[in-house]
Amino acid sequence: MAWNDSNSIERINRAKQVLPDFYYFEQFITESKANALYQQLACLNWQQPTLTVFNKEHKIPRKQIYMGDEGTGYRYSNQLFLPEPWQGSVLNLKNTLNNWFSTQFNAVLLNWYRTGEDKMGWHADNEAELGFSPTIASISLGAVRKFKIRENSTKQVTDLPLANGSCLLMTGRSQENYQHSLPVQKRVVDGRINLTFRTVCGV
Ligand SMILES: O=C(O)CCC(=O)C(=O)O
Ligand SMILES: [Fe+2]
Repeated sequence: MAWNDSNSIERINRAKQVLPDFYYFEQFITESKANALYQQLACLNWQQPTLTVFNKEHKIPRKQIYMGDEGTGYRYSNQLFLPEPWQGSVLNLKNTLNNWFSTQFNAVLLNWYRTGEDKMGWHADNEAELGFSPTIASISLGAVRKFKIRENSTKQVTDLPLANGSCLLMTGRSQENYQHSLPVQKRVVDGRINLTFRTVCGV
């Protein structure tokens, strides 16, 4: 992963380092572009798959779409997720990110949190398909939500509100040493769309 070539280093230097291996760009996309992108993406064909956890079936507490190049399918909770073809503005965003960070993102998971009741539990993005020390770029659109990062060894939790149009770059040992989650925030009534760009060695 060559995200740390000289151009990328200069860009990374403009980011706020939240924790080791977490870099935050508050306004990666301007507010008006972020709003327009949110409106476009809200019209896509969102899914709410059922996952089996400890022999119980649950609908995921949010909606999602997986997009990517051919051959970037991945297995999760005994299901095979195959990518949908790239939507135009998501493809543009992927190309921009790859230019910015010298990454080779080839897939993205979009999550739509319709209100503050939608959420994502604690996890690390450490699936085998992402390889060792993956770099992941997380773009947020819409309502500001609290992203939590918990260090595995100390259990210390850091709260990071993710702004409309922001980019959080998780790299290095971010998935090895930490877990992250997006808790319920009952007072949030507006929706949020998050896109996590990944480099997948497919199945
Ligand atoms: O919505 C977020 O900010 C987190 C999404 C996430 O952790 C993921 O897609 O793996
Ligand atoms: Fe994640």
